[in-house]
Amino acid sequence: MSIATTNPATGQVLKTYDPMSEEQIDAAIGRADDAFHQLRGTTVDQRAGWMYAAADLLDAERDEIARIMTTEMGKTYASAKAEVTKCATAARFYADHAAEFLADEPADAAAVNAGQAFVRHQPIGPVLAVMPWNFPLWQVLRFAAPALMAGNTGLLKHASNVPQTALLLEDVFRRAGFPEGAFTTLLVGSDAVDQILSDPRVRAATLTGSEGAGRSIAQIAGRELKKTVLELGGSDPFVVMPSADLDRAAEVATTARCQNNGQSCIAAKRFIVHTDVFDEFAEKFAANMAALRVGDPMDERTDVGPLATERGRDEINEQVRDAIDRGATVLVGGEQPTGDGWWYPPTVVTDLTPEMRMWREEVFGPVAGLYRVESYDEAIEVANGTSYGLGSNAWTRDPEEQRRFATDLDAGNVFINGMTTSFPELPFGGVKNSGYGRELSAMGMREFCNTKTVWVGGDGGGAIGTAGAHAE
Ligand SMILES: O=CCCCC(=O)O
Repeated sequence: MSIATTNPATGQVLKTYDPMSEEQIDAAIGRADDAFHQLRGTTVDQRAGWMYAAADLLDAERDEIARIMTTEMGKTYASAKAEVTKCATAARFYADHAAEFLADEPADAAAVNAGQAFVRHQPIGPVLAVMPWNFPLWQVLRFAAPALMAGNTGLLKHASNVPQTALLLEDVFRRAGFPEGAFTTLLVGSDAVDQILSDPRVRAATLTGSEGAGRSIAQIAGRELKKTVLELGGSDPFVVMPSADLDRAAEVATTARCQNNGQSCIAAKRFIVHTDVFDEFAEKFAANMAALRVGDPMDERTDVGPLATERGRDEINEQVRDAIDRGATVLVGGEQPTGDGWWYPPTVVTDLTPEMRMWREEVFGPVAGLYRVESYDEAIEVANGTSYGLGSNAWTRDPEEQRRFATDLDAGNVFINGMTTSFPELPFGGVKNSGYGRELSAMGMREFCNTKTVWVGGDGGGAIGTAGAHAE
């Protein structure tokens, strides 16, 4: 895939970029390594100053950044602006909390026959970030903010269809004051990832993307013995039980499915509804989906814009056609429009069976699968009956069921009576084929730190580590 900005609303190619040469990549890794040595000599307060400045730039330039994101991948302008604001908030969160997250943690010295013992969190070096186009700023920022605050440097290989967003983030960090090379966008195709990750100066990798991309990065990283964090796909369940507030559940279900034009790893995709409330929920949900306004993503009244890529649009059309051919029922939508741009209408499909692609595959567009179940146990069986385990949602006002869902749903995130989303304060990641490792919170920052045990014998010397005192 060439590196280009192509407007998904029209299919028009607006700007193309030449991929970097091997020599240019090598030089960029060298700058990231130099910047790492520089950053190690800075204090958390210095880095926080730059991170606050980056947050201020994001706020000040929000509308223009959002316009570029919408032009590159079709998300609505309103949601693009919200994404920029969320990035500024997360940047400030890490600037506020890095000293606390990186502080030495005292251990029980006597229990380990030491005069002193503690745990120190130190940066490891340049980290490669392979990121997707769906939240083109947020996915990168949630890696970059904790990484830079810890004293690591970032090398970004962004999706080939969002080069302008990738370059502007590099520019924001540079203008905010971070040293040259602290955060670099590499304009490269995925064929360059092996060279980059094999370079001894690159210490680790984080990837948000498809299961296939995750396997490929993990293979290279395994060969090179490098740490990875993988956030892959999801086929999130949205379970509705008889005690649920059905109006609210149907409203949130619509947002949960169609957010970001249906292209989110944590979008609810499989709606698993107890038979006692199935018909009522299905009617309300289908009505909400049918009422969504599809159109120009720059228009503030639009709910659903185009799909980001032609291939992505064709894929969901094929998944829906496959279900229909095998006997599924379409309640709303289901017809791919003709004309320019990569559009697909909000769609609800029911009567799904295991041999259909929609039953077992992630559907990355505004298409909901509706499943009828007879009991709590069957709801759990269908919800967990997927190779993925990223987010999950359960709707019930019964406290006992709430407790059981929190334990029984096999996913990295469980949201009860709400929609799965991410917060800087909470860890984010998955289980099973949705990946491993966690982003965000203190955990996300420490994924790319050396958690160093320091043990000092009891025969003299002063205290060298104190809780809260050290933050490199
Ligand atoms: O594709 C993954 C989407 C993550 C969105 C979020 O963090 O809210």
